Amino acid sequence: MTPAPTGQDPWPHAARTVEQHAAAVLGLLDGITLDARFVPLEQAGGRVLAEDVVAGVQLPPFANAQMDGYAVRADELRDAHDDGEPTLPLTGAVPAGAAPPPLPAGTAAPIMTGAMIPAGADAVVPVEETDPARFPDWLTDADPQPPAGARVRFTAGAAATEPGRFVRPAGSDLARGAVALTAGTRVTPAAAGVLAALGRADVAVRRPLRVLLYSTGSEVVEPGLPLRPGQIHDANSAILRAALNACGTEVVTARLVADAPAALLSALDADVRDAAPDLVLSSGGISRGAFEVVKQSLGGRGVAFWSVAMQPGGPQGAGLLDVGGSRVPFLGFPGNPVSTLVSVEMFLRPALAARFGAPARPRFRAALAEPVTPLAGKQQIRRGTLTATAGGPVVRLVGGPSSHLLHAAATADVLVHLPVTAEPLGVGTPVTVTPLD
Ligand SMILES: Nc1nc2c(c(=O)[nH]1)N[C@H]1C(S)=C(S)[C@@H](COP(=O)(O)OP(=O)(O)OC[C@H]3O[C@@H](n4cnc5c(N)ncnc54)[C@H](O)[C@@H]3O)O[C@H]1N2
Ligand code: MOO
Repeated sequence: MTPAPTGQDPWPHAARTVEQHAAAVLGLLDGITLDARFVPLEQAGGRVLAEDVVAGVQLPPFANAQMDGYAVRADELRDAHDDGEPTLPLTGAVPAGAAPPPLPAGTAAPIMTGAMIPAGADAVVPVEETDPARFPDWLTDADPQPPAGARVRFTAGAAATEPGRFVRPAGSDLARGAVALTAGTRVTPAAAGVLAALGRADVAVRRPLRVLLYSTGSEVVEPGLPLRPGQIHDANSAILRAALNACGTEVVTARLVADAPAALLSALDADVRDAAPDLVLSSGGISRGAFEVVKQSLGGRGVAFWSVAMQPGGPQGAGLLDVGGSRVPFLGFPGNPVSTLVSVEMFLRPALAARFGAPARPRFRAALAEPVTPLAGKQQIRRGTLTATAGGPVVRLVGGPSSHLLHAAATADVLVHLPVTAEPLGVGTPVTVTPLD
């Protein structure tokens, strides 16, 4: 093991505000370019579009029925209502998927939801507004043709004869030639559906950001392996993997690194060469102990260490890491699991959202359910649960402020941003919250 630096700390922590560090993290990602590539639609979910998607067809592509019922000419039916409950003779049924012939004047065609409106028809009367309020049995025949003299009785009165009623016009969702989705948009479930509806089998997306992940500490052991006294299981890799996954990035390599600077440096040289990461992320080894592996090995390689005015997550490392002549953006999060979690949410996720289309978290105000005394000089980020009330959202803190309280954090659904003040905050004081997953 490389001996710890003695005497003055060669890599002292300079002070930064939360906003200053967030801006610096954002700046670190500036030089990263994610190339575009075509992927099959089924692999596009969560990716970010690299093209403006222009609608090659209108949506819906043709006017179609919004209800199971009868396609009619609205004016005809309205006129027929002068004589009480009118009846109209039936023509052949229109199932979804068929291209029907024009509707003969003075008739009604049984039509199913999604089926093309026959030329001439301009309204659909739901089957519930007819007598009997269900389709006749002959409709389920192999070739459903109305028996001679078959008619349908309309029971809902003239109000049910508006032209356009229960017709979904062609192009009412999206016009042909319109930009349906712009480059930079994340492919959400709805966006994937639009791409499919437009007939796109593949689409140009940005490749995911490649992340190299190190959990450091000689006490840290992979889950699944037994623990010797003094050891703990690695929670941070799981936290970071889950968060990175939700942000649409790809963890290219992840490893545990003991408190041995030489081991970290040789792993780094090999991993940067082999996995070509866009970003290196570590947890642990950055504070003021005697065995701070990240600080000791990367302090001379372009990484600076900061004391950010935030709790938890105060100690932070950041910089352009010099590995074999190339410069790779690096973030060193503190080892305490809640500090790692809060660091992701406060610094990494907002930067990934701003630069690479990761899902951003909203921030809004909620009233404190209990009194709390924040910290002077530091932004304290607590964990809480949110309840909707008639008077607006109310937040109750879970667990204490300490950064080892991971289980309590897992029961929370919001981060609570307390103001920087030593003044006690009373019940009902509005504070900013960020929803978690
Ligand atoms: N004298 C001082 N000591 C500490 C200070 C300080 O300002 N002066 N800051 C404290 C704060 S705040 C934090 S946060 C931690 C950050 O320390 P490190 O980033 O160096 O992290 P470690 O010392 O390696 O670990 C801290 C804590 O977290 C546990 N840990 C580490 N990795 C994992 C992991 N992958 N999974 C689960 N738990 C992990 C580790 O065992 C320690 O308990 O420093 C304070 N000290
Ligand atoms: O910043 Mo440390 O993360 O408070 O425990």
